[in-house]
Parts: sequence; structure tokens; C-alpha cells
Amino acid sequence: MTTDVDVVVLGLGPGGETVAAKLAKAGLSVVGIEARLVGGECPYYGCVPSKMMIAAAGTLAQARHVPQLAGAAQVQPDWAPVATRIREEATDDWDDTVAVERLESSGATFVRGTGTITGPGQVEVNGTTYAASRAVVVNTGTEPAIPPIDGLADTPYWTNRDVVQLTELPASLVVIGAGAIGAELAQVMARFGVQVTLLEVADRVLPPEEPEAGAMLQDAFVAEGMKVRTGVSISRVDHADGTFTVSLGDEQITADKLLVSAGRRSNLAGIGLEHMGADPEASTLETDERMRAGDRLWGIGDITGKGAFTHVSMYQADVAVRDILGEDGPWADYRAVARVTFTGPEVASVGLTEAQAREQGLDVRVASGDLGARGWLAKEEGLIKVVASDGVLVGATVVGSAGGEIMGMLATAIHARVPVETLLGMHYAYPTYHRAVESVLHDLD
Ligand SMILES: Cc1cc2nc3c(=O)[nH]c(=O)nc-3n(C[C@H](O)[C@H](O)[C@H](O)COP(=O)(O)OP(=O)(O)OC[C@H]3O[C@@H](n4cnc5c(N)ncnc54)[C@H](O)[C@@H]3O)c2cc1C
Ligand SMILES: NC(=O)c1ccc[n+]([C@@H]2O[C@H](COP(=O)([O-])OP(=O)(O)OC[C@H]3O[C@@H](n4cnc5c(N)ncnc54)[C@H](O)[C@@H]3O)[C@@H](O)[C@H]2O)c1
Repeated sequence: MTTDVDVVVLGLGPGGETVAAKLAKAGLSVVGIEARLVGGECPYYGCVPSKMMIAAAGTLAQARHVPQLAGAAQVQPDWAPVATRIREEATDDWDDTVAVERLESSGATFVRGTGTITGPGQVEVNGTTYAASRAVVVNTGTEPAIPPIDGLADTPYWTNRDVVQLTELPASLVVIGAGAIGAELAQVMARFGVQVTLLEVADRVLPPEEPEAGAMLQDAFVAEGMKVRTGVSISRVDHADGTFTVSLGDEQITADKLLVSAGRRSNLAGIGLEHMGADPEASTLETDERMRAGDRLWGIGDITGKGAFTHVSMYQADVAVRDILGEDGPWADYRAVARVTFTGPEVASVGLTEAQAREQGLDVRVASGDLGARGWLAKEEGLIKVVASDGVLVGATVVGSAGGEIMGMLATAIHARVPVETLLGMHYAYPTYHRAVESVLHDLD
């Protein structure tokens, strides 16, 4: 059976859901296809439950800061309120009825199932072919990547999808991978009293970020009692009698549970991209500034490789919507992609790192400093680093409890190409955290 529509959206992560709803509201006939839950990884297994966990763990950390500044406080962690909030307030017990109703109320048709592109503009799901006259928008996202470590595949390891569903915590946990997922979840577990060992193959935690940021975060992890091992090579993983054993050559690390957070794999293979002229073997879907990936084909979200973040997926969704509706831009611009790893301290960054700016052959100036008066008042260590070229900022990193918020002004400066001279002429309220930006900018030359 074939049904004619204007647009098919394949995969309804944050971007796909946005595209489907906005195009339907604009009057197009839209079918949205989702194999699992409408909204994708972020609301059910990613950002939302993990940030609920982080808010709870951060509260414990604040209470533990009391002796340094204000006397004594007793802290008795309990996972039950976190598990309940995730179930009842965040995920509706992993039920997307509300999201499906929201989508359908926009006028879109929803189909639950695994869709496959079978020809130009044609997507098949559950035995029906939808023929799109205007666009197929692919937003199929990612799955946890499981590294090819001997023995690992045969063990009952966890991924982020298991950790967010926990009702009880283990006594001990090994975490493989200290990217954003590993760093955030490992610290939550540690703050709730789990004995955590974090293993990272690269020479530092959060390898894509500035080395100074990774070093500061690693120190914070160790100060909170986590074991952190960088530059490791895991030779084997075993599971017997309820215990995981992770072998680093001759050395063995044991724990009750194992979390694999070693990166993500794009859901591109097997979805039939070759029928619309795209490479089905590629790890990312190549898109232009309008998010076009071919004739009548658009791609958005993590699969585009432009930053695996909810806000990037939704930004790209808006670009694709404008293009499909025949509107003018603005088209996609990735100079000032902002990102925050919500650890304690937060690691927030925007634009290029110093190394990336140098690789691009830019005439680079850098400066860094601490959190100034506010950091001293709060007894808080932190870092602000800026990367400038030709009189404007091209990158910045902030490490601190309010790192993501301080980074906001730096993102504006990079996005709008505000000259450093102009930034130096503005007012910075005393004693805010962001006032430290001014001193760092003064050190640029
Ligand atoms: C633990 C964790 C924490 C995170 N925290 C943050 C954060 O704080 N901030 C942030 O910005 N980002 C965060 N992220 C990343 C964020 O979740 C993703 O960038 C975001 O979900 C955007 O993904 P997406 O739009 O590409 O699609 P996804 O959310 O991956 O959704 C894609 C959807 O497509 C469906 N699908 C796949 N193939 C098919 C098919 N053939 N047919 C039908 N449906 C299909 C899938 O079932 C899925 O629901 C986090 C991720 C994780 C795992
Ligand atoms: N706060 C946020 O915005 C947030 C939070 C979580 C995730 N995310 C997004 O999701 C993406 C995926 O996160 P992720 O942490 O899974 O991936 P990642 O690629 O960022 O990190 C994976 C880490 O695992 C390490 N690794 C890989 N194989 C290993 C091995 N065999 N042994 C030891 N270490 C190994 C890698 O070197 C890397 O540092 C992130 O890049 C980010 O874009 C964002």
C-alpha cells in the first residue's frame, strides 16, 4: 500500500519531533516514524534523566561543602527520590503517550515502527510505503557504541539506558570511557556513595576539551574519592559470580557493575540511504548549510556529526523547516556551538579549542585565569580560557559551578563576532563570576 504525503520524518529525536510538528502546523501533510519513543534519547535516556540525577548529586555535594564555609551538615544519600522523579516526572515510566498526543495535535500522522527508505522519497514502515513529494528528513540518532574488548559482549554490562532506570545503586562501579556521559554519570554515582573507577583510553578525561579543563575535572573527581585512570588499555572483561573483572594487562579491577560509555554509533546502516544517493556506510550523513543531504533528503541531529547535542538537533531542525518551507535562512553556522558537561565543576565551552584554532592555521592569542573575586568568596576553584584571532574570540572554555551560564556571554561574543576591544569596554558587575572574563581578556595581549 502506498500513501502520498508531503514529508516523511524518519526517527523522532528532539530534532525530528520539532520538524514534524512545525511542518504539520504549517499545513503540510507529514508522517513521523519512530521505532521507540517520541522525543528520542534526550528525554528518556539522556539529558533529562541524567540532569535530574546530577541536580540531586550536586545538592549532596553542596551539603558536603558546608564544613568548609558554614559549620557542619550531615548527609545521608538516598537514591529513591531520584528514581521516583525520573519515573514519574521525567519519563512517565518510559511511556511517550503525551509526546505522541502533542505530535498528533500539531496535525502530523504518527507511525510507530522501524522505517526504511526503499526508493527516492519513499519510506516503508509496517508494510505501508509513504511517498514524500517534498522531503524525507532523517533523524535516526545514535546507539551506545560497545568497544571490541575481549569478553565484554558476553557480560551484562550497563549503558546509559540502564543507569537512568536504576532503582537501587550498586556498591561499586567501573566506568569505561570518560567522555561527557561517563564523566557525568560516574560522578553522580560517586556522590551517592558508589565506589567508582573511571577508565579512559585517552591521556585525560573529556579528551575533546581544553587539557586544562580535563586536568581540573580529574582533580575534582579524585578529591571526591573517585579512582580515575587515564591512558589505559583494557585487554579483557569478564563477569562471574556477580562480579565484573576488567583487565588492564596484568592488573585487574573488580566491581559489582560495569557502565560502558565509550562513544556512540550513528543509526545510518540499513536504513536505505543508498536509495536516495547517500552513502549508507558512512559514520555521519553529509549535509550542507540547509541540512540537505541529497535530492529531497535532509538530515538532522547526531547523525550529521556537527555536535551530538539536543540543542544542535533542534537548531538544525529549524534550519531544515525554513528550507523545506522555502523561506530564507539563516542557514546552519557552527562557529559558536556551545556545549556543557554538567559535572561538578561544569565544563562549558564554545567554538574552537586552542589546538583546533592552531590546526586551522589561525593567528592565535590565548589567555586564561581563575574565577576571580567570586571564586575566592565561594572558595571555588575554576578556570576561564579564551582563544582569540584577528581581534575577536573564536573559542572559550569555562570550568566552574556556573560554567555553562558564564559561557553564555562568550557564546554571544563569538557568534556575533564582537571585537575584544568592545568586550573590554563593557560593564561587568562586581562580584559576579562572569566579571573574571574581563581580567582574562585583558591578558590576551
Ligand atoms: C546520558 C546522556 C546525556 C546527555 N546529555 C545531554 C545534555 O545534557 N545536553 C545535550 O544537549 N545533549 C545531551 N545528550 C545528547 C542528546 O541526547 C542527543 O544529542 C539528542 O538526543 C539528539 O539526538 P538526535 O536528534 O540525533 O536523535 P535521538 O535522540 O538519538 O533520537 C533518534 C530516534 O530515532 C529513532 N530511530 C532510529 N532509527 C529509526 C528507524 N529506522 N525508524 C524509526 N525510528 C528510528 C530512535 O528510536 C530514536 O528515538 C545526552 C546523551 C546521553 C546518552
Ligand atoms: N552534557 C551534555 O551535553 C552531554 C552529556 C552526555 C552526552 N552528550 C553527548 O553525547 C556524546 C556521546 O557521549 P559519550 O561520552 O558516550 O561519548 P564520547 O565519544 O564523548 O566519549 C567516549 C569516551 O570513551 C573513551 N573510550 C572509547 N573506547 C574506550 C576504551 N576501550 N577504553 C577506555 N576508554 C574508551 C573515548 O576515548 C572517549 O573519551 C557526547 O560526545 C556528547 O556530544 C552530551
